[in-house]
Amino acid sequence: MSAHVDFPVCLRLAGKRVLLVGAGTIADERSQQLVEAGARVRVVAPVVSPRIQRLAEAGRLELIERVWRPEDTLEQQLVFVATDDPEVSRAVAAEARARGLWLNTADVPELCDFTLPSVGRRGPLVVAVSTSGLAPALARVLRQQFLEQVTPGHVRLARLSGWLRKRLPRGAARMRLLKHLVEGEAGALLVRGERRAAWARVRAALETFGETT
Ligand SMILES: C[C@@]1(CC(=O)O)C2=NC(=C\c3[nH]c(c(CCC(=O)O)c3CC(=O)O)Cc3[nH]c(c(CC(=O)O)c3CCC(=O)O)/C=C3\N/C(=C\2)[C@@H](CCC(=O)O)[C@]3(C)CC(=O)O)/[C@H]1CCC(=O)O
Ligand SMILES: NC(=O)c1ccc[n+]([C@@H]2O[C@H](COP(=O)([O-])OP(=O)(O)OC[C@H]3O[C@@H](n4cnc5c(N)ncnc54)[C@H](O)[C@@H]3O)[C@@H](O)[C@H]2O)c1
Repeated sequence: MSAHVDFPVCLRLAGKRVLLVGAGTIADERSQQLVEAGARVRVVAPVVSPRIQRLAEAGRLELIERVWRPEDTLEQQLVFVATDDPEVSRAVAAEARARGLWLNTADVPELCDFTLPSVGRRGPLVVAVSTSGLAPALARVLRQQFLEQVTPGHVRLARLSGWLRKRLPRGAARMRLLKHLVEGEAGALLVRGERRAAWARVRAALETFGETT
């Protein structure tokens, strides 16, 4: 796996049909993350964790309580496998591949079309660490360390940037302003929590923006 050069992406899964094979410890966490991402999740497994059972009862995912069958893969767009049997991973992977679907499996890295990084969130800010499959435990430790660097001020800065991006017309002037906001004094003040002073600079920059567009 270390020989692979991975290509990280952030998937938008809202409304996407996602198959999850297995409903034990690992699948439990996955199911919650997928539901939160807005995916239309189908779980197939004979033994089901209490959380997945609850999500199914609340109508937040579809639960099929039996072993996986090839037809479960029909009309799915993305596949996760988290069972305690690598043979199941191989069978699901073969079916997924035949259908051109992307697959992640928790137990056989060489079958993965994509792997999962360790993820931490502060509002809209996401820290994700991959070790190219070498050291998942290290990914978790580094993710925790990186997340500690992300302050409420960074979240404010990201939200302000998002707000400005919606309101200002695209183009070189907007790019300059947003880079200046994040890299310059206004950003530093906002990160330190000095909101008034930060706003004064943002307002000044906005006045100049009007002149330069
Ligand atoms: C990051 C994280 C994301 C997540 O799962 O959400 C994740 N594993 C996490 C934790 C973790 N996993 C394992 C341990 C015990 C220590 C150890 O064994 O090393 C710990 C540590 C712990 O639990 O603290 C065991 C393990 N993991 C894999 C195998 C199979 C194998 O290697 O053969 C085995 C052996 C199973 C066995 O022996 O039975 C495989 C994969 N695990 C990956 C991701 C992908 C590569 C990610 C990367 O490139 O870094 C990949 C390739 C496939 C995939 O799952 O996508 C999540 C941290 C979540 C968090 O941040 O809290
Ligand atoms: N990727 C990771 O981060 C990571 C971490 C730890 C362990 N693992 C590996 O992940 C795998 C899953 O671990 P777990 O703790 O969730 O296991 P678990 O025993 O808690 O759950 C296994 C699940 O698979 C289901 N299952 C078994 N055969 C099935 C079939 N034919 N069709 C559908 N479902 C089936 C069971 O009903 C159960 O719901 C293990 O192989 C483990 O070694 C991966």
